[in-house]
Amino acid sequence: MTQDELKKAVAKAAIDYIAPRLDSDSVIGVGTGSTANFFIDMLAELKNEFDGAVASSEATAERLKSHGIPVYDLNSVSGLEFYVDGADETNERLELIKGGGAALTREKIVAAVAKTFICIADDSKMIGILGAFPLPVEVIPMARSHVGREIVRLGGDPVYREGVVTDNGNIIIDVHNMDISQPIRVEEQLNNIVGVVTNGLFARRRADLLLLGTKDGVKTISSEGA
Ligand SMILES: O=C(CO)[C@H](O)[C@H](O)COP(=O)(O)O
Repeated sequence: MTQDELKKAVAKAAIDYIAPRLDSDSVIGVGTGSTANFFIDMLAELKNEFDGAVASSEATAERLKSHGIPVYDLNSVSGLEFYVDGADETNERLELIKGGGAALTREKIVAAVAKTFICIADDSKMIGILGAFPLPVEVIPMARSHVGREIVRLGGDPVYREGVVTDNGNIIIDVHNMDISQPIRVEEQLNNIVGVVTNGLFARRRADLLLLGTKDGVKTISSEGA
């Protein structure tokens, strides 16, 4: 199976999971990236069975709207039953690295609001210790050098992501070679640097459910007990 086939399979599994749990008032949080895009395209077929969506990026909002799915401002909804999104890495505890598409801050906000965060990923994303994928950090532009120096102090190698401006008007620094054996600690240390908006570690708010695409089918892993 190709990686795209695995992504489609987990997108379909997410649709199958949420479909019987939706009603006409449901608003769904929707993530960003190629796996999330497969989910959005399939969600279009269900559009008469829920109210609308909150998007984690401008790109996702555009794609949802192109299918005729209403997109709401997060401040105008009373809650989100589900948030469905991909990841750049996951471990077995369903702690994630996200932000390869630079949408990490809005993704983290939408995930924080949702009752159930469903992560959809192919099994190339499953890893023992997070950090092979460089950890994205969203930074206020004027703090770029300061944040870079502080990241070095914490043991990471900061690399400025050239040419990328986030939907919030900020920059991304990707942190290479960081020891992320204690994800909650690293998430907090990076967020404590002045000038950091947030970082792409989803450890405090990890996924509740992981639908992992493998060549033997989609595995469902719950954070309960993990
Ligand atoms: O965090 C993200 C975007 O900021 C994506 O979820 C992550 O990059 C995975 O993308 P893809 O589904 O294309 O592999």
